[in-house]
Amino acid sequence: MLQERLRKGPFIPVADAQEALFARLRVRETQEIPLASALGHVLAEDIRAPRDVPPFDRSLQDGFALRSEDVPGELRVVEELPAGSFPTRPLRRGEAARVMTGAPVPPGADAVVPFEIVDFPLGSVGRKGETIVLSEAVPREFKVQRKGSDFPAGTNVLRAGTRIGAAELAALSALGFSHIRVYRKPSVAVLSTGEELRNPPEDLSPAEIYDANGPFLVGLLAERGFPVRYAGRVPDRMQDIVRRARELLQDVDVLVTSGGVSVGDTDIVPFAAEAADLEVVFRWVAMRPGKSTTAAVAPDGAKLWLALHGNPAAAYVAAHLFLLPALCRLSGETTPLPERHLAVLRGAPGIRETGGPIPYPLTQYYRGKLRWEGTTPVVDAARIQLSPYISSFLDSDVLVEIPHDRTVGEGDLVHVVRTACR
Ligand SMILES: Nc1nc2c(c(=O)[nH]1)N[C@H]1C(S)=C(S)[C@@H](COP(=O)(O)OP(=O)(O)OC[C@H]3O[C@@H](n4cnc5c(N)ncnc54)[C@H](O)[C@@H]3O)O[C@H]1N2
Ligand code: MOO
Repeated sequence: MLQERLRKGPFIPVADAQEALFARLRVRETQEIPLASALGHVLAEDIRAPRDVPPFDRSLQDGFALRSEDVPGELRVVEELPAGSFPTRPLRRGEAARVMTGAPVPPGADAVVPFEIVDFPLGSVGRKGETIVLSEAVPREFKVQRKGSDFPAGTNVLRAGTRIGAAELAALSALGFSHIRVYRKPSVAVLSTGEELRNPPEDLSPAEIYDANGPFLVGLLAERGFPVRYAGRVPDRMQDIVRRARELLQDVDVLVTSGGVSVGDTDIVPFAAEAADLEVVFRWVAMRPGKSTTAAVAPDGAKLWLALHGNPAAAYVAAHLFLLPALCRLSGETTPLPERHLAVLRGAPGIRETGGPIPYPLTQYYRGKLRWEGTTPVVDAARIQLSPYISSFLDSDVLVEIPHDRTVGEGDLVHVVRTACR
């Protein structure tokens, strides 16, 4: 029965848990939105260039457009073209046009010479009707940006599944898009479970603590542009948790709770998820901290309840390994898994500090900060690695992944895991 199914273990590897979760999640529907609000969304369509960028041959410098075959020689300036004005006629033999950076190069011209290499006969400053002299040959295409050389019309520019950042906004706007089709971002509610929790400036009675996980999770998601709200706290009572979860899941796509997932007397969240008609995808993950992180989804994959540990560092680790990737997946990213890099470990706390040998084959996740030492990537392990220590957050921007059968120390090469999605 339920108790039996949810009892401890077997532990599934982190990668299997991620895969199982992604397989169950349904990407949000698509919507057409103005480019101005597209930042952070994921493209739901491939983008082809609808036109050439740049749309005309243009000058790369302030100077004179000319026919390379006419120089060295003396040329007559027949037109003046600031950026934004179009030539009235093609250049003929012996003619030049005064052009500013970004201005169209007249038909017939195949090079631009910057002012700095032009000689001006006495009385000439190179205005319309005056002459200029080029004492040297100029190669064809010199300082000319050809029409379509940046984005040729009809070519693929961006793929569906790409998250839109500043670079993508630049390209889409240059291509003339005012609206684009994106996936709707999943909305999230963060709920902290625990009788002992309060929020500042409430007074603490003995044995009470302030909520750290709620603000952390809200911040982690808001930083990455996900619509998230803090839904406050709920006591460790089955009916309260189930009722609150049902209410919140009416409104949002994803519920993230912290606390109540271990094997203590009040650790009832995984049961509450089933009581709220969700299906548990995983319950025990072969990782430490965070081994009883639980994921449950609605049968149609449209709703996710991710139940993280109450211990803040365990919630921190699981948020990076499961919550952010799941949100990236739901919001349409094709490759939501965290990046893995190699780095040299410094300040390794060693396995003893985390409480002795591990009774199960659990992958350990230290927290640390990545930096460069010359050309070598180095990760400084946070000073304290135990699960209840919030101070370790301040020393961390990556996870250090240590396989269960390995003990690491100062100077060892380790894998660091960083969630790329934003
Ligand atoms: N007999 C066992 N005991 C424990 C096990 C185990 O396997 N067998 N697992 C331990 C591990 S590992 C962890 S981690 C904790 C996790 O417990 P829960 O996720 O069920 O979390 P709680 O019991 O609700 O709380 C744990 C701890 O965290 C504090 N907490 C809770 N919420 C917050 C919050 N929002 N902000 C700050 N701190 C919070 C809470 O007061 C507890 O101190 O269980 C071990 N026990
Ligand atoms: O999840 Mo607990 O934090 O493994 O130690």
